Amino acid sequence: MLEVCGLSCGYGGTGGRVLNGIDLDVKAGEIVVILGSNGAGKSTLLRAVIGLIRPVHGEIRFRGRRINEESTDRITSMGLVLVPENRALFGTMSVQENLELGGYLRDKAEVNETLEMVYGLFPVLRERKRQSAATLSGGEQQMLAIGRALMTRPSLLMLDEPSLGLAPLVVDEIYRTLVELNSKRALTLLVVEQDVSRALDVADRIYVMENGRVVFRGKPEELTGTDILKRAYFGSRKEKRG
Ligand SMILES: Nc1ncnc2c1ncn2[C@@H]1O[C@H](COP(=O)(O)OP(=O)(O)OP(=O)(O)O)[C@@H](O)[C@H]1O
Repeated sequence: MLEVCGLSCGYGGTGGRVLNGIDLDVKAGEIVVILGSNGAGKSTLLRAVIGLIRPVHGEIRFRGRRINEESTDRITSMGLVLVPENRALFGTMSVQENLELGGYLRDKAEVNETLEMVYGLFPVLRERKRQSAATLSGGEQQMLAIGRALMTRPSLLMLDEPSLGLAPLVVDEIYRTLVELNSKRALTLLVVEQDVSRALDVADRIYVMENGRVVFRGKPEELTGTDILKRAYFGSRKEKRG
């Protein structure tokens, strides 16, 4: 479904290279999780896939089609959507208005049907539908960000650290919903996650990134017993201190 081949990119032209030759693929129906320490380049990878940063080298293909030069809007309309780390909600707008904005590419009937689906998945959003997004708790805001992405009816949903800063019970609820969407509604997921045990729990396959490169790809059980995670997390922290 998604193929990333030899992707290199960064910020501010070729001078600021962050990713160096990333190869990654996501097959339809999979849950793929990307792990790696702060600064490894995970968010940069998702931003490049969604068209917010242009590749310097390499190719990104979605459903067989090259999307390197496509706009984020176009990529979203093709069914590939990102829930960014900062959630990017419109704080002064209501929950329902935020959701309706997510459905701007759809006709009214489809928007209403998808709204019902989102409210079914996250009942607390229905209770708060007239409340402004800024007044929601962190967990509710994350649910709203996911709900808004679902309004576009994606086939591949990418999430950047959906558990960041949230209480474990809320994270449980969010992941329960994501796994249900994957199994019952055939939603393919590519998730950047800091919580290693959560990743090992839900992932069909895992990628570990370190300093802009992929240092491991495989099934969760292939990671256990290796020191890849220790190196990826603590190795780079040591480097940073030095
Ligand atoms: N907007 C930006 N402009 C310039 N450099 C950036 C920008 N965003 C990220 N970087 C740099 O790119 C590198 C990779 O950052 P990135 O956010 O992709 O890492 P990450 O693995 O997602 O880490 P985190 O978990 O902290 O989000 C870091 O060195 C970071 O400082």
